[in-house]
Parts: sequence; structure tokens; C-alpha cells
Amino acid sequence: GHHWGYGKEDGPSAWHRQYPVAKGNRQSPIDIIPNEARRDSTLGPIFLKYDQCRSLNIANNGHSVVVEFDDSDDRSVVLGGPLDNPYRLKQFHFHWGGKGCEGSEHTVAGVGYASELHVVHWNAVKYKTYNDAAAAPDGLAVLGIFLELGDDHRWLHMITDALYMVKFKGSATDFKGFNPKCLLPSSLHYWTYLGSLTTPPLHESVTWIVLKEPIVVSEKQLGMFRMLQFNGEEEDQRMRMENNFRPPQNLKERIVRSSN
Ligand SMILES: COc1ccc2c(ccc[n+]2C(=O)c2ccc(S(N)(=O)=O)cc2)c1
Ligand SMILES: [Zn+2]
Repeated sequence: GHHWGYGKEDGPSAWHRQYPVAKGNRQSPIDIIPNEARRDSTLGPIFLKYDQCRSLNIANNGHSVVVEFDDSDDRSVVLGGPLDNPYRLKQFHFHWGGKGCEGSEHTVAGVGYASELHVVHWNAVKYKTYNDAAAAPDGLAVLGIFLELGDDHRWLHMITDALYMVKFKGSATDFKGFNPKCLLPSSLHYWTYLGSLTTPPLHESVTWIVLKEPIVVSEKQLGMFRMLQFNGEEEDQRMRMENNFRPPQNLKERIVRSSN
């Protein structure tokens, strides 16, 4: 059927027609206002156990570029912080803007970053499958990492070098041996709040953990993401993949907590 996207007709302002939860009470992303975040001494550090992670493939799903992991056991998990149990690493993907424009989903005191990396984990303790977890209020934990423009990122080339293989929607290729640890900033200090998937089906199933410290990538590296296309190879209309971000949503009755 008529699929959702990021254009004028099928973009974020239209998603509520097919996904009424778009106007729900715990939608993401949000504008994070550091001065209004509640410092919570009960919030411990998060731990990312990625040493045994097994990346499988990199794919263009028509909305972003996604690296998927083997989530058949608890080999790589995020735990601690606001989480009551370990959440299993499933995939990571990015959101970005057009040349020189903002592109992150979360903003900080009204300011956006050039891009945002989402590392998606699911609660395999309570739910049997990822899809079950993705629809449950405590089903997912997504780590959000801001990308700001500066020097080349020393490891991002491992991803940008593979992008030519997944130019079109529906393309995928092997992508083994990649550990997302190399994409983390030095500090794991974070903000956390209860929210949703930022793309349809917009399920209100995400405990968001947004790192305060951005990583630095170059304009050249980020520009490589814009060689990707929203369309499949066979489609006539060529649409450059960019500005694939949802703008901040109403905070409603939520508070954002801050790690120490
Ligand atoms: C049928 O049920 C689903 C469930 C989840 C789906 C999905 C389609 C696309 C993405 N997802 C996702 O898993 C998904 C979507 C958005 C995000 S985000 N941008 O990190 O909030 C993470 C993960 C369909
Ligand atoms: Zn995302």
C-alpha cells in the first residue's frame, strides 16, 4: 500500500493517518532541555557488553542504512542505568540531514546535530521475539548517539566503505566483524526517558538512553550516506536518502532524567 516516508506527502506530519499513535503520550524524539532534566542519584551507569557481538549484514531498508546482529543469545547486551534487565543488541542505524542542515532526531535545548546513531536492543528476558518486544511498553532500549561535524571518524570508514553495496532500497550485503563499541564517545553519561520508535509503526515501546557526548565525523564521511537512495534500483524516481529524521514531539507528562 501507500508507504510512509520523509517527503511532503508521506512524511512525519502525515504518519498519524495510518499510525494514530503518532499523537500519543510517549512519542519520540523530543527536545531535551538539560536544565530541566532531573538528576537522579538512583540512576547508575549503563554497561555495554559488546565484546562477543556478531554483526551479520548491512542493508538499505528504504528509510535508513541498518547493520543487523545475531541476537539468538545474550552474547551482546546493554544493562544497568534505567533498565531492569539486560536488553539484547539487535541492530543499529542512522538518521541524517541534507548538506549543511541538521539531521538528528533528538535536539538539545533546541539545537540539532548533523546526524544521530540509534543502537537498538530488545528485552529477550520478558519477550520471545523482537517484534513482540517492539510492541511492548518495556520492550526496547535504544541508545542514541549524536554525530557532530569535524575531523574524520577513524572507524566510520568501515561503514561508509560498504554503502556503495547498499545504494538502493532492498539491497543488503554481508557485514561481519563490526563492533559498535568503536562508534561510542568517551563518556557514557546520558539522559533517559520513556518514548517510542521514531518511525512507523511508532510503537511506544522504547526506553531511550541518549548519550550527552557526541562523536565527531567529517562532512565528507556524512556526505557518503547521501549517496544512498530511498528508492529501489528498479524505480524510475531517484530519491537521495537524506533528511530521514522525525522532528521533536510533545513531551506531554514526561520527565527526562539525567545520569550523574
Ligand atoms: C511490525 O513491527 C515492526 C516493529 C519494528 C519495526 C518495524 C518496521 C521498521 C522498523 N522497526 C523497528 O524495529 C524500529 C523502528 C524505529 C527505531 S528508532 N528510529 O530507533 O526509534 C528502531 C527500530 C515493524
Ligand atoms: Zn532510529
